[in-house]
Amino acid sequence: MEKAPVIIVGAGLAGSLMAIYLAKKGLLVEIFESRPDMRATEISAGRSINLALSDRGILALEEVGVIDKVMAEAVKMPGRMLHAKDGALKFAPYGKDSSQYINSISRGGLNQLLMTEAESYQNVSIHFNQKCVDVNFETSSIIVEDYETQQQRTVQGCTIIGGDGANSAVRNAMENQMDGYQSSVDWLEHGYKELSIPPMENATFALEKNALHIWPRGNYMLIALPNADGSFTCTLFFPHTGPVSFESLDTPQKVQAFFEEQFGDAVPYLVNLQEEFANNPVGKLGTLKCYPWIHSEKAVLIGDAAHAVVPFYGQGMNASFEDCRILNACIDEHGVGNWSAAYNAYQQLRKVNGDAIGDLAVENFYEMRDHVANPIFRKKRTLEHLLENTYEDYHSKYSLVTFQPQIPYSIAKNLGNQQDALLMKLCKEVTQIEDLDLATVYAQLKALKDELPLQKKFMKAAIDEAKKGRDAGGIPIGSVLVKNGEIIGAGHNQRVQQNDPMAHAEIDCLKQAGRVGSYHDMVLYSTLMPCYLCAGAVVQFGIKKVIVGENTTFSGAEQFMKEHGVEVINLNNQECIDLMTTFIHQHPKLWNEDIGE
Ligand SMILES: NC(=O)C1=CN([C@@H]2O[C@H](COP(=O)(O)OP(=O)(O)OC[C@H]3O[C@@H](n4cnc5c(N)ncnc54)[C@H](OP(=O)(O)O)[C@@H]3O)[C@@H](O)[C@H]2O)C=CC1
Ligand SMILES: Nc1ccccc1C(=O)C[C@H](N)C(=O)O
Repeated sequence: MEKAPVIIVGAGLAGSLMAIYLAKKGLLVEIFESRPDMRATEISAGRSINLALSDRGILALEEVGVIDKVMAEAVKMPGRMLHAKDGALKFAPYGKDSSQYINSISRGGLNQLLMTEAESYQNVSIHFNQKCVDVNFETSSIIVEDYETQQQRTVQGCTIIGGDGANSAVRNAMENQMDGYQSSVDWLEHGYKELSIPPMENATFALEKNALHIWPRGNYMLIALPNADGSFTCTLFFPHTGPVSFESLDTPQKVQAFFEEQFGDAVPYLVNLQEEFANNPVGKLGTLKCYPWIHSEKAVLIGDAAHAVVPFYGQGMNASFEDCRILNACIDEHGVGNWSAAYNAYQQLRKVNGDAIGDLAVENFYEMRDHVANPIFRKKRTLEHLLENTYEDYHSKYSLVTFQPQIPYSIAKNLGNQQDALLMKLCKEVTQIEDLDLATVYAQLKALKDELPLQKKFMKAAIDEAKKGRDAGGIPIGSVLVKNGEIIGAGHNQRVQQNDPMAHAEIDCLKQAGRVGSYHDMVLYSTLMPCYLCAGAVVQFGIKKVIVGENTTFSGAEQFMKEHGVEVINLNNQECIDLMTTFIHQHPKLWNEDIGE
């Protein structure tokens, strides 16, 4: 057993849950948290969006045995309550029936519960007002600064877990100390402001209790999530600047007029609107992606430190809890102390899924603020409910993400988006869903699902091609051409080997396939998003479907292909990302030459 403690930086949701998992193994755990203890100090209100706990988070909370305590504080939300401008209400269920729901819960309450639970283990201690300011990966130690005395000291651990949120000091230290570290933040042009609806008399609810309320208004929206005490936490998601924005609502009169016009039925209940609008800060919303998430056996990132996401899928906490569950399983599999193997396994399993939920969350913003009010989208949701209630093994994209924790986010994203594209197309073609033959629709959906293992197999063949190129000193990009479930051509980038600037992987693959007649029913696989040269060939030859391993290291000509009617599917394959990341790091000049930079 390790003598030095496992250091966890951050006692947020992820850090506290991870501490419980490790405490159960008998490990000594020391948590360092920059904030004061929120159970003893009033925390600043006004900047916390309510959480929606769903099956992935529940699975982890069940595993550590705290689910009953958590659920006692939660309010069930089996669907969205959509508020039209004229006050008309429409309830849209999330799942196939009321047995599928998400749970509204306050961040502060849940965090306090998890901290108390962690501290109930003798081997866990939380040190508050202790901010991590740097990490020494060589010695597995951190430097912490005391908030009151501003004194710094070094704390020695056996390994370090960064659960310190979106502005993680552990991640910053990795970025400063590791060569080629990648991290990016995509900021939305929207920000958010918290508002509230207090309880009515006798703690009753001003609006329907069991729903997530949305006032979708195209480019922006107001939402309200219920709390157990009868209140609602509301959040306005709104552009920072522009003609209708936080910047433009610069007087109490403008705020009042805007709310009355757009959210008229909510105004009587938003009793502190003026005060809250003036005093609550505007929060920023961004998606953070970074790589690697680990530093050998010395450190690992969990939760927002690894993948801060925008809140629109209600999955940020669920994803963070899933990180803890999977990291715990990896530690069990490789044995306590074998941190390097456990961290590597965790990163392999989680990185693509962290990225996928980041993308899904942005997509759900458009759905919530806009699509939910669109008649074709509503028709599609009705069709999905019909399918879910008729066929046990069909799950809508929303269900895949929210209610199917055994399906990784990356697969939920890939399959869910393909299902959505098909169903939207079918719903556009008919005036009412009764005009569709349900069995035929189901068969088409099933074919999409059955294709997933084949996609994996063909991508593996493309990766094998990429490795051939790498092993011959070339650029590790591979491609295969598939017709009727058979590979009819395979190739890899040979630019270096053949001293030929045109010998990109997809071109090599098409050449190897030879003259094959019409390409209309063929699928081109590539380990990397095609560049304009290869995308040009795709469009020129009329290839209708392209499946890529990744677009993280190179964004390529995805939009160009889509604009020309090509279906582009990104598998977010970690092995493909690793191949290119290593190559670009080792041979930056060679790569820049390939893409003409
Ligand atoms: N509903 C909401 O408004 C929010 C929800 N969440 C949810 O929680 C999920 C999991 O979050 P999690 O990953 O735990 O992150 P959190 O932000 O919840 O927790 C991280 C904790 O670490 C603290 N911290 C930050 N930097 C340091 C440092 N250098 N040294 C010591 N402590 C530090 C943070 O304090 P501080 O906060 O002061 O930086 C915070 O208390 C998210 O995915 C999201 O869904 C997270 C944040 C907001
Ligand atoms: N908790 C949230 C906070 C902010 C914005 C959205 C949520 C959601 O949970 C959205 C829900 N999953 C939905 O799709 O309707």
